[in-house]
Amino acid sequence: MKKVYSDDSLMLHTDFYEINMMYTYWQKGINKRHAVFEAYFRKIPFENGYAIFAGLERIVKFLQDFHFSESDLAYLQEQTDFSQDFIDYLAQMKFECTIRSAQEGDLVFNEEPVIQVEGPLDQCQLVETIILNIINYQILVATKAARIKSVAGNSPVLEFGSRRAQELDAALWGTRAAYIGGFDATSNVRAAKVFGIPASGTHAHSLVQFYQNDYQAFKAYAGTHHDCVFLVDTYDTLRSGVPSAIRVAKEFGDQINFQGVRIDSGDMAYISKRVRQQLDDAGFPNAKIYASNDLDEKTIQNLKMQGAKIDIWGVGTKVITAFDQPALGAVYKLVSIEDSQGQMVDTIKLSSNAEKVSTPGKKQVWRITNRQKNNKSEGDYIALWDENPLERDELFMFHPKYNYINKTIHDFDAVPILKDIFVEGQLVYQLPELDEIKAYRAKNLDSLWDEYKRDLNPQEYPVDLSQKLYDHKLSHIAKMRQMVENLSHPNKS
Ligand SMILES: Nc1ncnc2c1ncn2[C@@H]1O[C@H](COP(=O)(O)OP(=O)(O)OP(=O)(O)O)[C@@H](O)[C@H]1O
Ligand SMILES: O=P(O)(O)OC[C@H]1O[C@H](OP(=O)(O)OP(=O)(O)O)[C@H](O)[C@@H]1O
Ligand SMILES: O=C(O)c1cccnc1
Repeated sequence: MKKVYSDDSLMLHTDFYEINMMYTYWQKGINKRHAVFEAYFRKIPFENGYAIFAGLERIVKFLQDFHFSESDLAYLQEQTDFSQDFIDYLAQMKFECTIRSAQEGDLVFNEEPVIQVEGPLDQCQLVETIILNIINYQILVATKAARIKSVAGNSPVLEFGSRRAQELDAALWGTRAAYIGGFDATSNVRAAKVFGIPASGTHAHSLVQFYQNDYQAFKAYAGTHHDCVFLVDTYDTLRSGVPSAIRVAKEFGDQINFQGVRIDSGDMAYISKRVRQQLDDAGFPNAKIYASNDLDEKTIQNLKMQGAKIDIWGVGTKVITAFDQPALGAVYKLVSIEDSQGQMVDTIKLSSNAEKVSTPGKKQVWRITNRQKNNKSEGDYIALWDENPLERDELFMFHPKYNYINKTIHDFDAVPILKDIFVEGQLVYQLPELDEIKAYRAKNLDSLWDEYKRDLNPQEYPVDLSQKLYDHKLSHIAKMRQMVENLSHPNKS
């Protein structure tokens, strides 16, 4: 039988190739070379105009506990070819990196670093997989949730997705990301417990199926609960579901808080209008109509357009699985490395696909706001680390691909997006409360022009390179092309 080991650490939640590289670095004595990696995604998901950053808390919690466990070391020793000296080296490894990151609830955009990891080459390499694993999912869900909430407007949106999520971690952390993105409550009791998200729950069809009778089922529920939302579509919404809910609400009177009914099938525009009428006619104008059934921003918007009388939306599958775009595609690239002389050398990854060419050098992302235009965002300005746009009187911003699209801004503010989280292994960032993150996300959206916020065909938000960074990138492309040329013609003098 294959030996298995206890799952007591996340340190091996990494791709084997990261450890293979660490071994090479260690054998070659370059493992402590100072490196800078940056994580970014190339395309905003769901064709949205912005993405919502999420995932930092989980990254921080992992890094605070950065050490190889006994079982990690035993596994590597017993199941791999790495030398004992290397495993002893891993055993004493302590986290020494500096991490800079966007904050949860920040609006982030394509092509800009959202996390920067700086420190010993081997440690930077090791954490690649887990960082990407976390942000690639949480950014998607937070962004999808924001899209859904943006069409729901002031109506509450409840997260119902746990049963459909890609396993437990996705249900838990996806719920949190959906809450950051704008959802109001969750049906997942564990997420409610551990994150302090409001818990919310009605009941399922099984309760009604047990009694095989709407009235008996609602009566049983009302006899055991104060707050009551009855699921009315098990047999016939208009003929037995809603009439039974009304009958029970009247019979129980003040003994219960009749909050409303939930519909989960059928033509929800038509049915909700009829249900509203029935509730109003029965004297329950304040009873709310909940709706669920494969909802997302498109169906919600469409239902609203049809005048559906729905007050509260329950959304599961489409948000928790980021249904229409299951992968964000964030990547993690080496942008600068210490050479044998102790000098930092910027690096680039070339590609025949222009969009996949990385941008060399350690960078900061500056959010540029215009004081003359209500402090709304003018765009993001990616600059080399030693540049500070605040030292300038005016800022020239140009599209990195179509340079003729450009503007000069005079009265601007520039706010750095990458904030210090760990400095040389020490946590220097106070993780905000979840509700602070949610409020911060709302405030950030306020500073974005509506043109970038619409859910269909939004304007492209400017993400520009500074002139210096742009020139730096072009010179690196030329340099590496020359290197390729030299290697492909080794005998040419
Ligand atoms: N008036 C409407 N306009 C647009 N979409 C709607 C409307 N009413 C319901 N929908 C959506 O239509 C989709 C499918 O409904 P469908 O008819 O397949 O299922 P159903 O009638 O609910 O049956 P069941 O869930 O029992 O299989 C769901 O995503 C639902 O949210
Ligand atoms: O449709 P989603 O957005 O994914 O929301 C979650 C769904 O989960 C429940 O249905 P399910 O059929 O699992 O259980 P039920 O027997 O209570 O209807 C609920 O009634 C929703 O339809
Ligand atoms: O509380 C609900 O109504 C609920 C919870 C999970 C999934 N569907 C519905």
